[in-house]
Amino acid sequence: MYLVTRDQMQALDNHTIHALFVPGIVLMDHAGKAVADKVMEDSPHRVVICAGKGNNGGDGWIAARWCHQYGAEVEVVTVVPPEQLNHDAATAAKTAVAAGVPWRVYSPGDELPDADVYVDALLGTGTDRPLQGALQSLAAALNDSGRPIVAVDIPTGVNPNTGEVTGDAVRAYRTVCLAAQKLGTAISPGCHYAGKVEVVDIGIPVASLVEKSGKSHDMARLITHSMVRELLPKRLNESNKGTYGRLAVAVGAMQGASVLAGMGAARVGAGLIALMATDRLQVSTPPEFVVQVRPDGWTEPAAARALVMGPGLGANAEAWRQVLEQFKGPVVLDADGLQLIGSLDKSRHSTVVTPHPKECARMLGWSTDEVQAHRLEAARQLAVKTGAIVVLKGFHSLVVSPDGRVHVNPTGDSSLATAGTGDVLAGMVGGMMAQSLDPYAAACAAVWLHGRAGEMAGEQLTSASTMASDIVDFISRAIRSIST
Ligand SMILES: NC(=O)C1=CN([C@@H]2O[C@H](COP(=O)(O)OP(=O)(O)OC[C@H]3O[C@@H](n4cnc5c(N)ncnc54)[C@H](OP(=O)(O)O)[C@@H]3O)[C@@H](O)[C@H]2O)[C@@H](O)CC1
Ligand SMILES: [K+]
Repeated sequence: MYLVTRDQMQALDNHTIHALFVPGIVLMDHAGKAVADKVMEDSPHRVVICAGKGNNGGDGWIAARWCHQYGAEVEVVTVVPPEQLNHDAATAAKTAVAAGVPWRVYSPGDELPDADVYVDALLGTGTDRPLQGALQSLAAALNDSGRPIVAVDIPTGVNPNTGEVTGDAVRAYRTVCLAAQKLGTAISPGCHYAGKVEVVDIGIPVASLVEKSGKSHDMARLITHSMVRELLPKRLNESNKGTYGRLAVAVGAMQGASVLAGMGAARVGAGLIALMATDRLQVSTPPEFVVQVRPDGWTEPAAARALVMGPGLGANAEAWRQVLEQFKGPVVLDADGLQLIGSLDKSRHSTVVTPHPKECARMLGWSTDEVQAHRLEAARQLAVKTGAIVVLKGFHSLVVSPDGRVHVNPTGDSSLATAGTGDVLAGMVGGMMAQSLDPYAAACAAVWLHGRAGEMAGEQLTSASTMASDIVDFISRAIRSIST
């Protein structure tokens, strides 16, 4: 599913209006009605719609007219009087006023009239600077109201292109996105302000326009279960363990982490897991794993289609540099393995790195807070700097390639916030690559399944009790959930 930026949405709007001859006010009427339909689902008695000066405000005025028509008690709180609005927004307000919708102009510090639900139609994709004055005051009043807020297109104050929030922003429990989901509602922190996101059809044929434009590769996307179903390697009756590939996992000081990575790989279908160890393993290992111990250390890689290096490696990561340099297949680098990134030949290796925000910060020379405030920019910069596909972990993980592709993963919750889950993920990516999946696709499929397995484990065990080994156990259920 496409996630669109401001410019991309404006191009789609313009094409629909000027080349497909659908008037802007018609699109706005569809938008406002769709918002009203969503708002009325909870049967509110009184609805207050906060409207800005642009087309997002226009959507709000239309929604007000429809809520009024549906029998709700409605009032519009506007930052500019209707006579100062332009174009379609002016028409929208005129229809609402003519229908009998009461309105008032808001000044900073005014009290917000009471409501069962508020609608945030202050700013949409036109947002280009932090909130000030009346908008800032209204956003604060909405957040302080304690009542549910439905945002139109994007919560006011959230950057539509990046999800960044500089200063104040409206905290909605639900966001009705018009025609397509805005990228900023999918990426943290914006996704926390958006709440539940629903996309409504307002008559802009987004998918076909994007495909016809030949620019679909430029568009960011949400990873969906149907995408993952398509990507999952097919299991053939006529096959053997070699068909699904051998994955090598480097075993360091914390052996359990490497075993978790191997189990993640096995559960996504890798044919054989080979653990490259330097000591006898002190942790229990599935009997299916091949454990090769070389007490003098590894100087060359084990025979394998893909390699995972990092989980549990510990301080002695340097000892593995030579192995990495000699390995010719795709590699996953995680945790302490990330410091070996400089050994990879960008022209020879397909690499996926899976840093958490702190590791990403260290690699970029940023603070962790900076990474979390600018997640998309951080992931993009790291991808360019390393030449690797970056999986930036955290709520709504990002998958970003050096050539600019972006996927956002919607699965996963607090069940994953426990030791070892990152090791499982690194193994799952490696397990997919061992099955010859393209590394970018492997990263997308693995993060989605990992998040889904976490959610399912949390549902059954509670998120507090879920451990990384439970995530491993629930991978099969996550796979089954998309294959039926
Ligand atoms: N036909 C269409 O295209 C359709 C569009 N649709 C709807 O239109 C929305 C986009 O509308 P839009 O482009 O008018 O922008 P919008 O977000 O309303 O902002 C308005 C103006 O506010 C200003 N401003 C910006 N930041 C500010 C700030 N921090 N604080 C104060 N002011 C600020 C800035 O103007 P400036 O002050 O810079 O002159 C900006 O131009 C879209 O999200 C969707 O809801 C749908 O109806 C479908 C059909
Ligand atoms: K809005």
